[in-house]
Amino acid sequence: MTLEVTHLTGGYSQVNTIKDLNFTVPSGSLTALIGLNGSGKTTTINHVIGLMTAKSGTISFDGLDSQKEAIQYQNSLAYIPELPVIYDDLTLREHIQTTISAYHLDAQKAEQEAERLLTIFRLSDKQDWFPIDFSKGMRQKVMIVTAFLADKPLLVIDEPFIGLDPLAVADLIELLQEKKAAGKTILMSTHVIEEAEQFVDDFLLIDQGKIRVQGKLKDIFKAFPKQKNINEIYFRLAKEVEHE
Ligand SMILES: Nc1ncnc2c1ncn2[C@@H]1O[C@H](COP(=O)(O)OP(=O)(O)OP(=O)(O)O)[C@@H](O)[C@H]1O
Repeated sequence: MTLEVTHLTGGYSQVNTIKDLNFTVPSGSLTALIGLNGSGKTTTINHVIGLMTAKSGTISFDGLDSQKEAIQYQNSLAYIPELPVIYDDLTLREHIQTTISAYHLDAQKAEQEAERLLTIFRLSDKQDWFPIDFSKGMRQKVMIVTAFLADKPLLVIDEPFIGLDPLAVADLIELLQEKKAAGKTILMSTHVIEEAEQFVDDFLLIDQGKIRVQGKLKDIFKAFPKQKNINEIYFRLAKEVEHE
């Protein structure tokens, strides 16, 4: 089940924010969108989840066209947004229950899986809490747990590590590896790059809406031979923007 993005161009107004993006994410692998703030990572993700319509180009998953077969396409994916979207009037337990009924999951199996995920993220004793008492990291964990619970073949994740403590970062990395091993297709944007190397199959360095380099971290370093680390590469990209 492959995600295929072909000649994708799009944006918010007349201006094209992302330009002629081409990439594929095969089943059982994870592609990470990286790049400076404002480079176009979230915009790309918004097109992939169907929140924005492409000006040109196509997006498909497992042969389903994101426009022509929008309902089936969207039924194949689960999305974790950059900013958690949770319901103030629902407890954590009710968030889980809502996910189970919204996705028509097998209740017994899903409750067991929810228990496992909540234990991993150290939330199992907080199931009767309301969001007003959640920390930023806890809100993020609720989004992660509910998205993973939905158990869709395509996972689209916009910078999941923000606000997570180092234990939760390690737990999430382990879960992402588990999902890859289970054959899921994963597209993720992130600013966590050094740690990402251990579970990312393909990096897409986005620069001003275009793919600047695609490959392993070593391919990115090869493209910037004078820069010693990823920070230096980002400084160089920022300087190029200033000089344009
Ligand atoms: N709702 C919007 N309306 C108009 N322009 C937008 C909107 N959201 C983002 N943009 C613009 O689109 C460009 C790409 O933004 P995008 O959010 O895709 O960047 P990003 O790579 O995800 O950045 P970050 O690392 O800060 O999350 C930026 O120039 C930004 O100003």
